[in-house]
Order: sequence, then C-alpha cells, then structure tokens
Amino acid sequence: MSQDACNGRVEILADAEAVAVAAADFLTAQAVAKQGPFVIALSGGSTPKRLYEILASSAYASRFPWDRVQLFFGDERFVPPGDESSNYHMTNLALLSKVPVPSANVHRMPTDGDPADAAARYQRELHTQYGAVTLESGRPLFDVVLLGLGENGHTASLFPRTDILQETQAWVGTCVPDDAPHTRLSLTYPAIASSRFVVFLVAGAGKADVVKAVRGGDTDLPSTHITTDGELIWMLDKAAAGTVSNG
Ligand SMILES: O=C(O)[C@H](O)[C@@H](O)[C@H](O)[C@H](O)COP(=O)(O)O
Repeated sequence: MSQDACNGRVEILADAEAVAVAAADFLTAQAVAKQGPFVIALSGGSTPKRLYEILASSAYASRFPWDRVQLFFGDERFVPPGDESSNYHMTNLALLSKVPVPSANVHRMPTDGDPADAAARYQRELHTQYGAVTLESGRPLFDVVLLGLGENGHTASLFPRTDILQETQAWVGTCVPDDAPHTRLSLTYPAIASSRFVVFLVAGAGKADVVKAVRGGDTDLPSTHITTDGELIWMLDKAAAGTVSNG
C-alpha cells in the first residue's frame, strides 16, 4: 500500500482526549503484534503529549513491549534537552521518565554544535537502526510516524517556504521557519515515507480550515506532500474535522 495526506483514511473521534486514547490503542496494538523491534518517530504538540501520558498510565504501560521499542523523534527545536520548548523535554516528562524503556532505545535528536552537523549525526543514528544508508522499498525505516499539523500547514518541522521541503535524499535536515521561533531539525519527506503507518493527530476547531485544505490537496502546504509506503491515517476530533468526513 502507498498513501498520501489527501487519500489517507480519516477517523473522527469525539474530542482531543478521544484522539489521544485512539492513538494509544493503535500504537499498543501494533507494537504488541509486531515481532522484533518496533520503531516509532515521535511528534511534538499537544495531542501527542496527552497520548504519551496515556501510554505511561499503568493500563497501557504494563502491556507495551518497552524492551522492543525504539523511540526516535520526528523533529526538534535546536535548544538544550531541558528547555521548555524541547520535544524531548516534553516527551521525557510525559512518558520516558515514567516507563521502563531502556535508555539505549531512546534516540534524542542532538542539539549541540552546528545544526547541519547535528542533523548528519542523527541521520547516522537512523542508518545504524536501519542497517543501511539507502532506503529500500518494502523495508520501512519506521513502523509508525506520528505527526501533528500546524495551522500554517507545517508538520514535523517541515515549514512552508523552507529548503528542507526540497530534500529528496537526506533523511534528516535543518529548518529555519520564517513564521515560528527556533532553528529545527526534522525528518524529511523521504524518511517519513519509509514507514508502515503515518498517523496525523489533530484536534481543535482552529485546525479545521487547514485539515480541509490539506485533504483538498493545497500544494502550498507542506503537510499535503506527506506520503508513506504504508498506510496514512488521520485521527481527528470533530472540531478539527469540520466538514471532512470519516472514511
Ligand atoms: O514540535 C512540534 O510542535 C511539532 O512536531 C509540530 O509539527 C506540531 O505537531 C504541530 O505544530 C501541531 O502542534 P499542536 O498539536 O500542538 O497544535
């Protein structure tokens, strides 16, 4: 299967909490069913944060195969790991500090030195995980890539009008948004596409217009160009879905 942001399946849930619960159920079921390493690219954002808190709760944490999970990040602000705006910091507080995941299985994006060099170092870490430096069709890098959606159409740190959108080879790049703070590191389109599942988690009425535009194929929006070799799922709450329907 191969899907993109326009033709992916839509699941509409009651509210943001229901989106986070549905995502926790989905991740747990996929992780338990998989033999061997289960590789996730985590997202920043408010709905993923709630998802991480739910995964850390005893009902979920006791079922999750923490020893087999490999946790990577989809993007990161180029700030120290303890900074309030760091995705690692948020994920650590909500999840990593509360579950028995081996520290060797947590792959934080480096945010020291030169950003381009840090991106190259993270790419090498992904090469090691994958066991090759070239992506092969039929052998995905990630089991699940979690993504949010910004009101300006960005996802991960693929922001409008930035050079990383043109990247066709590298797996990780840098991004300097003109409409948001911080230099970022982000997975690129080809890295995200090498996945069994891409799951967008989007909640709130403020996202309804951009959800409609991405689903409608607005090519100015970075999220419209997200593809996966596997299956793409939109988990939306009713407010974010607006006029977009299930299916
Ligand atoms: O680090 C981040 O903030 C993200 O990776 C970013 O892409 C986010 O997912 C969207 O901006 C949506 O964020 P919300 O879900 O909080 O609106």
